[in-house]
Amino acid sequence: MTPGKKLQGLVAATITPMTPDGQINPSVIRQYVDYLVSEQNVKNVFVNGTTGEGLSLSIQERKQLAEEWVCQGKDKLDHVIIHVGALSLPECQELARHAAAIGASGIAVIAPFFFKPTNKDELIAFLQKVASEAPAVPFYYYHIPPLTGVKIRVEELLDGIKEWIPTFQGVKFSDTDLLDLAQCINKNEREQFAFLYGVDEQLLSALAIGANGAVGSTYNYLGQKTNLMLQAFAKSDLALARKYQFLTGEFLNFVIKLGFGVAQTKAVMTFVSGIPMGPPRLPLVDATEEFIVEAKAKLDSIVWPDGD
Ligand SMILES: CC(=O)N[C@@H]([C@@H](O)[C@H](O)[C@H](O)CO)[C@@H](O)CC(=O)C(=O)O
Repeated sequence: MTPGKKLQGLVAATITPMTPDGQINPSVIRQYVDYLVSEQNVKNVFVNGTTGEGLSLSIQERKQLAEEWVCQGKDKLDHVIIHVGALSLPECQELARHAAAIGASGIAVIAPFFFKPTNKDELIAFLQKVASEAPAVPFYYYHIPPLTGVKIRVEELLDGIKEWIPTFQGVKFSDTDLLDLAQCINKNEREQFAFLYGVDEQLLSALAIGANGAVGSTYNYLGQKTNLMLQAFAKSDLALARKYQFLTGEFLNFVIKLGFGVAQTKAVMTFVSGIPMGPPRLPLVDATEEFIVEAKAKLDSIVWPDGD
């Protein structure tokens, strides 16, 4: 891992591999890291988040996975960010201390979503109590209102946040409210925060308003194609960047109509990478055979601008 390097570019929201009987399967993480680096050119990971079913895992499982990702990522990955959010503050704090102790490059926290913070001050108070348990580790707020139901605008949250959380480093912004994201970027130019977008099918729009990178599930298997989109965007070749965005969008639009979530992501990653990701954990249920056949056929039918 590369300490001090700013987090930018693509970050794979990692899947949690499971055995057919539903236990976590850290034994394939070494192969998974090598696959991301060599086949997808993705060198940053976000562990135990939504795609990783972090909130469906026990604290012990989350620690074990975090340890494996940090260990296998050493000298191969640039950043291993561990999501330590949970409903209970002491659990978040325990996970934050653990992430610091094992040498994670950052921690991220989701808003608690059963008893929800109702305003910025309550949310900051919660985040601050977690961040202060890992005082030397960069801290990211994980904003995902479609799942948490916590709709406090990030623009508001960021106002003066460094006074409360000196380690504050950026936001994983998994929402479609690009006005909020744009205001965050515009008002915090001097802060050097990282703004990482989390709705993969509209990443190009977020790049246009200044996002530094992206965290998402599709970078596990479409990382290389999305990297080509980032390169085209960096060279101001908008026509080419759009082609990549339209094609990843075409795939996602297709699978979303079939019913697409973490279970289906696990199935797609399994057939693309050949690494067995296993079933999801209840209440999620396995993708159907029909989904797998149709999703594979769709992905195979796409002709990418690089000729692949
Ligand atoms: C709701 C959801 O799962 N969103 C994904 C996206 O990557 C999403 O899978 C993608 O945009 C396809 O819709 C990420 O924002 C989640 C994520 O980064 C995570 O697993 O922590």
